[in-house]
Amino acid sequence: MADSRPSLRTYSYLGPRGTFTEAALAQVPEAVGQNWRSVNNVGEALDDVIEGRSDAAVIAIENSIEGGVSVAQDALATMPGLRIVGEYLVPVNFVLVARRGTTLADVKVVNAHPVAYAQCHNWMDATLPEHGHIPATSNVAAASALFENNLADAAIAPPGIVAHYDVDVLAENIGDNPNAVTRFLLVSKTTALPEPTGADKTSLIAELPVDRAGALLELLEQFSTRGVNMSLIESRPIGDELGRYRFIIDADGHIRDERVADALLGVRRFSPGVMFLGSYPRADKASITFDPKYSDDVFVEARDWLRGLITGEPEA
Ligand SMILES: O=C(O)C(=O)C[C@]1(C(=O)O)C=C[C@@H](O)C=C1
Repeated sequence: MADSRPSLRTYSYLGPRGTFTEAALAQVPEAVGQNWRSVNNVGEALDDVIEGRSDAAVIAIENSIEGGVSVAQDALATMPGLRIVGEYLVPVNFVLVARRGTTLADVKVVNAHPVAYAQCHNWMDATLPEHGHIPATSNVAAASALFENNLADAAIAPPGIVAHYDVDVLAENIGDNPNAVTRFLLVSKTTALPEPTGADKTSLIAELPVDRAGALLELLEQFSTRGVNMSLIESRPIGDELGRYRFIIDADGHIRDERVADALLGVRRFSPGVMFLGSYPRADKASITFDPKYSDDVFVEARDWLRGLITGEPEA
């Protein structure tokens, strides 16, 4: 007999179970009860989406202490066909864990995800000034490796690690900032845009025309002259030669907002390479405010006026 149950959707995330990325996925309402696929890195998660093994992936994109997650920014820039459809925030703090019986004095080598390690620099340097570091694929992978080999004496991990592994917690709250937050994106292959909510964000990547004085200013003007606030602009090397950069941009608003659409048209005319990454609801749900002269009806009225001039309608 044919199986009439609806098939589950699959979501890829940086695992294993217990990572902050899994905590971000748990915030995605439509992912609850679906199939969660644990992978080893951001590229694998996005490949899953492109090749159809998953319907969507959750990836870390920015940390409030460490800044942009460059591997995720570069993957989005070089893997066409992906769209950001959601944004989630996870508070992050860390513990130092070890195999049972280990003391702080025994710790010579620490295993940690590079982004987590960078957030614990002050504590590590003050408490274990001579420690060595080996990188892990995730915070939880760092802890699980303690039971697979003896390369490290301790691992930096999320506080919830004790629910998954039989470890001693050598120190708590070792992050440099107790209010650290990591921003995650839900990425899918769909081209259907999430509906505007009034609290949206639009992400894109743009290259500058080569060797032109004021090119970056001209890029910024595409947004400022339409009253669109940019909440993030970050450069990443394109990688083909020294001194060439692409700019990762988050702008307030949805592509269906006239002022945002008009800014994107300006960027498209100006930039030799522009990639639209998506318009999606902001994680903080903060409503976008803007000067009334940039509201949709003002753009529509101006366009109608122009159309009238062209078609020869008498001016009202
Ligand atoms: O999701 C996890 O737990 C990870 O190990 C990844 C990751 C990241 O890539 O930024 C997530 C959150 C923390 O900022 C540190 C590491």
